[in-house]
Amino acid sequence: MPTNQRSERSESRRDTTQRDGVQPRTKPQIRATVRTSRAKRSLEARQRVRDQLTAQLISLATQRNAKAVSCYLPTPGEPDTTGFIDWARAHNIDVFLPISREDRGLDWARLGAAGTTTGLHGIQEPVGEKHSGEILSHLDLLVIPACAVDEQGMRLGWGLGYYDRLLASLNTLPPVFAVIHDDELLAHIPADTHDIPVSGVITPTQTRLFSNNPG
Ligand SMILES: Nc1nc2c(c(=O)[nH]1)N(C=O)[C@@H](CNc1ccc(C(=O)N[C@@H](CCC(=O)O)C(=O)O)cc1)CN2
Ligand SMILES: Nc1ncnc2c1ncn2[C@@H]1O[C@H](COP(=O)(O)OP(=O)(O)OP(=O)(O)O)[C@@H](O)[C@H]1O
Repeated sequence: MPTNQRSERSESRRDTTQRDGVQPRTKPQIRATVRTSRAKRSLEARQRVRDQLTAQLISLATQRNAKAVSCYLPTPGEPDTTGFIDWARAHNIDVFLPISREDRGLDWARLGAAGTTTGLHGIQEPVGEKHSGEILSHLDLLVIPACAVDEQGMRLGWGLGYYDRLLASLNTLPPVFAVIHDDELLAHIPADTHDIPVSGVITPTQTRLFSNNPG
């Protein structure tokens, strides 16, 4: 085998063993990679992730003595927060969930006896009294979805700007934790000036607080 071929093969083997795989560069490339890897997860793997995340989130909420939190109801590919939401409700912790508006703003309602209904993006949303985003300023902990997070705490979403706008609009920002799978914690995500770093990240195996953020 010519030398150049051998070196190409060893290069590609090294890339696939790196934690981020072949490091994607642009936001759309990262979103495409994560979308594909989420779609490949088996039901068993999703259930394992849910159980691990439940433990991480219970531990975080307990340490912070949280009485009211925001969270999200997952799409089939997203890290599953339903175990935590069930636990929170059983422990009388108020759980506020997002309601998507056409103008890419978010309203919020407390999850209660009225349950949920299918919203704008096919996501389950709470039925009940709607509040503006400002209600989140009064909560103890914000648990938010993400596509990926980097080692500096920069968060990437799905490109619609819902959470970027929300976080920018709050006068007081409680600790914000993004929930992702382990392989979605990347070395670097390109940041725009409107991107606001999160306080921490939760994966099935770790809860990490970023040092640049008091959270
Ligand atoms: N569960 C959940 N609720 C949420 C959000 C979210 O990201 N997840 N949002 C956050 O802004 C807002 C709604 N915005 C949305 C953003 C992206 C997609 C979407 O279709 N995303 C992916 C698929 C996600 C996946 O594979 O895990 C896509 O673009 O294909 C839907 C709604 C409010 N509620
Ligand atoms: N504070 C803001 N005010 C108005 N528009 C914003 C703000 N922040 C972001 N946007 C707009 O939202 C769009 C998506 O931004 P970006 O690609 O950073 O999304 P994202 O991190 O995937 O979003 P999110 O998770 O919030 O949905 C961009 O067009 C951006 O200009």
